[in-house]
Amino acid sequence: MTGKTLAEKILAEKSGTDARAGDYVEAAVDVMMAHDVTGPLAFQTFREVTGDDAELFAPERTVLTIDHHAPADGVRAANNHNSVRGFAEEFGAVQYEVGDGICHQVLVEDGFVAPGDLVIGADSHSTTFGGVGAFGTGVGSTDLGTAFATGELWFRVPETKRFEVGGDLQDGVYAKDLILKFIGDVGFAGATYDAVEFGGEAIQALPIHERIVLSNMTIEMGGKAGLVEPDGRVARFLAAGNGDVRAAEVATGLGPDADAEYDARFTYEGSEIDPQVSKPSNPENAVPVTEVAGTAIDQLFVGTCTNGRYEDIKIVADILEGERLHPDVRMVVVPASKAVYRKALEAGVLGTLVDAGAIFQTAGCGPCFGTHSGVLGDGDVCLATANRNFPGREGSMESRVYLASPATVGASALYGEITDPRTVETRRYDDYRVAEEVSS
Ligand SMILES: CC(C)[C@H](C(=O)O)[C@@H](O)C(=O)O
Ligand code: SF4
Repeated sequence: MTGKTLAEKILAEKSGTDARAGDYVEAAVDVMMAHDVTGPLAFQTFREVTGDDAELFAPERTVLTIDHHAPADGVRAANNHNSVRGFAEEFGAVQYEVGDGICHQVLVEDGFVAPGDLVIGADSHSTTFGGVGAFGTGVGSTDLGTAFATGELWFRVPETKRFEVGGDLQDGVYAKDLILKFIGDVGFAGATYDAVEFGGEAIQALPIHERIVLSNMTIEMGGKAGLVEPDGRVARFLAAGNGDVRAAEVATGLGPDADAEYDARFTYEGSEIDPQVSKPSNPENAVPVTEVAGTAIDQLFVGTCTNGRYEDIKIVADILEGERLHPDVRMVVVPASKAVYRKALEAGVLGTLVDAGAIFQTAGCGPCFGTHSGVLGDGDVCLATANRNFPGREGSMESRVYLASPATVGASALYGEITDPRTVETRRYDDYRVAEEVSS
């Protein structure tokens, strides 16, 4: 018998079976998450399957956020918020409020997720949790509503595709560039229902906030989960900030077996990867930044569960320090969580950005999926640190969204056109201490 991939190991542990690719298993779920858009339908399913004796299987591991339309952008959103609040109160689920932040961010920050966990969320970017070595995956509201009651869900154990990056990355190249390149290479559906494993020297050298970017965008190649091999860095990250929620017992020994069977392997040399930009209107349209340099832009968007963390905002602020945005552009900055907001405030980053001409908004999803806080009009061109650029994603069907790293967005803000970040000074931030500052 050959060895196991990381995904097979986690699903084996959670299902108490051998769990090989292709097997169907019933697995115990560690954390269940829904938000203001997907929660209400999950609540309805939960009530239908439980009837009068309704009880959450694990209220302390059932987490609800209000982040997608936060603050409410209309009566419907406000009613959904109240539905989340009412459910949390009635059944004792953990609930986050408007302004606390994006579901994926707060779950990681507050230590709900550890290596080896199985996490399901009614949101497609629940693959994010692979950044700390968990099998995270998006599920529908009805699956989630059932799991709320049973603490279990069925899975087909996925095949695994492995991406390895050796050597060192160039200055100005970040995890965002790697994942855009991978998606560009395999295509938007290139890893459909596969687990994706990320490894190799250059990836193990990435700080946690960058590993999260790889896992977060795995869904943009169709991935079921996107796992970065957990190591001592994850252990230190969790030990620094999650004591309130869960003891920092971390499975640092968790990794794929050397003889694990992969569906495909892709290997890269870090120094050969250039900063990438995904052109409208699909994340798979990734090209080296040099191919689109000079493209005029109207709006810059810094935020989302992909690149709305403190370090991302700090990179942009460093580039804009003492400068002004190019007069032809506007910049919307939306921190991924309240902790990120506070850290940006305390570190002076918020002031730098406001002085440069940017606006800073309530922590949450912001204009990412086109409903509020900076949506685009007809003909607008946006360069965003986001994860999706489908037609109409950030507003008008006639707008166009390019995706890039925070460094590329910061450099482009200076010139009003897409700019290679290697032409300005950029830094890499290794620390990730926001978790200590979360008050909830
Ligand atoms: C609203 C929600 C269901 C959706 C998702 O699942 O991804 C959103 O977060 C998105 O990014 O498009
Ligand atoms: S920030 Fe964007 S991609 Fe992330 S959960 Fe919110 S809407 Fe979805």
